[in-house]
Amino acid sequence: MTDFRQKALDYHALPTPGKISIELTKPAESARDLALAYSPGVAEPVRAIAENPEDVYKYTAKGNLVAVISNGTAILGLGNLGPMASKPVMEGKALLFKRFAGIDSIDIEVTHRTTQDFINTVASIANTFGGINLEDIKAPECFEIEQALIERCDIPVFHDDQHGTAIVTAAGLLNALEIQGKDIGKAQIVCMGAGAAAIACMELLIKCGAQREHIYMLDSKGVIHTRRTDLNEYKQLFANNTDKRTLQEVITGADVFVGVSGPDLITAEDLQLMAERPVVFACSNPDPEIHPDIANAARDDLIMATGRSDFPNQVNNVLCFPFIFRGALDVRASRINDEMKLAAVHAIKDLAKESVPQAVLHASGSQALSFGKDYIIPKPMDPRLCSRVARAVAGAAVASGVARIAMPDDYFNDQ
Ligand SMILES: NC(=O)C1=CN([C@@H]2O[C@H](COP(=O)(O)OP(=O)(O)OC[C@H]3O[C@@H](n4cnc5c(N)ncnc54)[C@H](OP(=O)(O)O)[C@@H]3O)[C@@H](O)[C@H]2O)C=CC1
Ligand SMILES: CC(=O)C(=O)O
Ligand SMILES: [Mg+2]
Repeated sequence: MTDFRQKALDYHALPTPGKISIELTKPAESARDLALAYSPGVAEPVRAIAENPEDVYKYTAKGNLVAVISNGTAILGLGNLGPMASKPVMEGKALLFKRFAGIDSIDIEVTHRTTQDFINTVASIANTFGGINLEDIKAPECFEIEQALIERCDIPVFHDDQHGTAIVTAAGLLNALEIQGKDIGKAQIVCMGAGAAAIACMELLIKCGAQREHIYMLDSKGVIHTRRTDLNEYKQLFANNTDKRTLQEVITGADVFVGVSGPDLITAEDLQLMAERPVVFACSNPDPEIHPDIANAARDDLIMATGRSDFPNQVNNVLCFPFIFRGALDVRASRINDEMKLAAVHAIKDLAKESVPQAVLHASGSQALSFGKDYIIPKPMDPRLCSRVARAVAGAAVASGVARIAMPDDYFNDQ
C-alpha cells in the first residue's frame, strides 16, 4: 500500500470514523435547559410553526441546513459503485459546506429501484432542509431527477456535478481564454464526456458566448454526430453534423479541451494536434484525462487545469457549491436560476484577477500567485470566495424574483 493511500485511509478512520459530526448550539446541562430544549418547552415552537410555517426558519436549523444526496451511480470518475461507497465523498461535500461557507450539511445515500422511487424519496424529506445538493448521480437519470425535484420542492435543488462544475469551468475558461488571447465566440471546443458535467458545462459555456456548432462532444462510443441513432435527448442537443469520427479528427486545430469523462483518455500526441495556445481542462477525478506533467511536457504554450488540489488551476465545483448555497439560503431563494449561476461565474472569474492574501498563499503552499497561466481561478481556501459569490448570488436571486426575504443592507459588505 502506498504511503499516500494509507494516509488517506487513516485520515478517514482516525481518531473517529468519518469526517463530520453534529454539535449542539444550545445549553443542555440542567433540568431547566432540558425543560426548554425538550418537554415542555419544545411545544412552544411546535405551536408557532403549526400556526405559521415560515417560523420553521426562526426556531429550527432548517435555514442553514443542506442535504447532500446521492445514489452512488457516478462517484467522481470511479463509476457506479453504489450508495455506501459514495458516503466518503458525500461526507466530504458536507465538510466543505461547513469549512468554506459555515453551512451545516448532512449526507444521505439513497438505495432505490427506479428513478421515480429516488425522486419520491427525496421529495418526501426535502422540506427538512434549506436546500438539496444532489451529487454523483449519473446521466441521463440525473437530468430527470433534478427537474422533477425542482418542480416538487420550494427550496433550492442543485445538481452540483452539473451546475457547480459548469460554473467553475466557465469562470476558469473565460479567464484562460483571455490570457491566451482568444475569443470564446470563436473557440473550437472539444468536450470529452457527455454526462451530467459535460452537458451542463457546454450549455453554460454557450450562455457565456460559445457557439454550439463549434463544440464537438464525445461519449464512450466516440464523436457525437447527427448520424448516430443511439443518442439520448440530452446528447442529441450536441450532435454535430460532421464526418469526423475520432478524437484525433476533432481535436485537430481545437482551442479548448474540456474533459469530464474518465482517467487517461488523451495523450501527448493528441495535445500536439491542438491549435496554438490551447486550453486543456482535464477535470476527471481523481485521475484526469491526461496527467499535467505529460501535458506540460507535450507543449509549453498551453494552459492546463485539473480537478485536483495538488496541481495549479483546480477547476473543481468546490469553488462554487458552498457559496452559491450560502447566497441562496441567506435570501431564502426558492430555486437557483440562471441569473444566480451567471452571477457566480463572474464573481469567481473576477476574484482571480485580484491580489492574493498571504494566508491563501500559505494555505496553498505557494510563494506567489498572480493572474496568469498558473493562476486562472481562485484557490478554494480563499475566504473572499464566500463573500463575493454569496453576495453576487443573493443579489441575483433578489433581482430575478426568487428570493423570499430581502438581502440585508450590509450583507458581506465588509469583505
Ligand atoms: N472537476 C470537477 O469539479 C468535476 C469533475 N467531474 C468528473 O467528470 C467525470 C464525469 O462525471 P459525471 O458527468 O458526473 O458522470 P456521468 O456518469 O454523468 O458521465 C460520464 C460521461 O463520461 C463518458 N465517458 C466514459 N468513458 C469515456 C471515454 N472513454 N471516452 C469518452 N467519454 C467517456 C460517458 O459516456 P457514455 O455516455 O457513453 O456512458 C458519460 O457521458 C468524472 O470523472 C468526474 O470526476 C464531475 C463533476 C465535477
Ligand atoms: C468534484 C466532483 O464533484 C466530482 O468529481 O464528481
Ligand atoms: Mg461530484
